[in-house]
Amino acid sequence: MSHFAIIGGGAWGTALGCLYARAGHAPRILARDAGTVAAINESRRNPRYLPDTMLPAGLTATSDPAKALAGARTVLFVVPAQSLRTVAAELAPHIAGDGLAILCSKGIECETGRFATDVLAEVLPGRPRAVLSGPSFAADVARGLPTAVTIAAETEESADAAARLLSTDTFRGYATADMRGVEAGGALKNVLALAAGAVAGRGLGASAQAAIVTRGFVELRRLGAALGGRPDTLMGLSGLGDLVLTCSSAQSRNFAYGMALGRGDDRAGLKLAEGVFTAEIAARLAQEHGIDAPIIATVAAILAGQLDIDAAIEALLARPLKRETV
Ligand SMILES: NC(=O)C1=CN([C@@H]2O[C@H](COP(=O)(O)OP(=O)(O)OC[C@H]3O[C@@H](n4cnc5c(N)ncnc54)[C@H](O)[C@@H]3O)[C@@H](O)[C@H]2O)C=CC1
Ligand SMILES: O=C(CO)COP(=O)(O)O
Repeated sequence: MSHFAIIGGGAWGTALGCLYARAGHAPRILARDAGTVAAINESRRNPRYLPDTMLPAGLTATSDPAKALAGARTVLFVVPAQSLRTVAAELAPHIAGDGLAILCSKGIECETGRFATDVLAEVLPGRPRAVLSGPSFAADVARGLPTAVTIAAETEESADAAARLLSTDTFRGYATADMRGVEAGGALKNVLALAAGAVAGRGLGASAQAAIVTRGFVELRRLGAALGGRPDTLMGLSGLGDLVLTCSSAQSRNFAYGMALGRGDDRAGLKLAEGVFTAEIAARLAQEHGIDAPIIATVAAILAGQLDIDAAIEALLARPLKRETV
């Protein structure tokens, strides 16, 4: 068993910590918040981010990067995508030259339009990289419920090895060498979950919900492929799978954020919704690649305050009729 360092003591980092503690990997969480570190070590709880889970004994936390990363051959990055560059750059001196950097966050860097694995390549040159993405709510994984995800790495052989390393009795990793497809699926589904949540929050009905998810999936596949993902990857767990999960449950923070948008509720204080940060850059990338992505563009315009929900729905319905292309 190898020692895993988990960068980020939020819901997902803690859930992965539970998973790998039960599998015997002695995971150590690096969390910036001293209260979270103390609660994990002393009370076996993470009250702020994963309040309902009793954490297994093998999971420890620290706010000291050197301690978290000492002897770690496997480093899971689980901070919000917009913080990844800063966090990984700060930790670079502590990460072994051959340490495997595994991206577990879902997003695209707003400022640069760079995918998160490219950010890791820039700030951690030479380290092997992998991506873990797919339908997996932190609360489910923390409870040990059955979960399947996609594990991507640079070659098929390294993806197979990473999938073996990251799979457990309850957590099944399917391997692929298509890192771009896997991270595109994970990032773009968040934007579409906002749209699905907004439709639900506005009370537009189950038929509209199905329409937005289906046409949203067309956009995810088109844009994901234009950005370099393989079409079949986007049909898999990290595309369709995660879209289905997050567009159908208020357990998804992106869906919940969309519901608040649709209802016109105050959104201050809501939990992290990565789609809010990804929407504008996704819309811009679609435009740059000549991809028709009206739902993604609409979400970006609503978030930017350029369009209200009712005008957005009217505009989507008023688009010229066309043949169905999928
Ligand atoms: N929660 C879930 O079910 C899943 C989340 N993810 C992804 O994992 C990533 C993290 O999500 P969660 O852990 O759920 O979020 P969270 O909001 O529960 O926790 C975020 C963690 O990152 C830390 N953090 C934030 N900004 C930071 C910074 N600048 N420097 C250092 N640490 C910082 C926070 O202190 C917190 O510990 C996101 O990209 C999300 O899309 C992926 C799969 C499942
Ligand atoms: O990515 C997730 C599950 O696969 C979590 O979704 P939310 O970030 O919308 O909660």
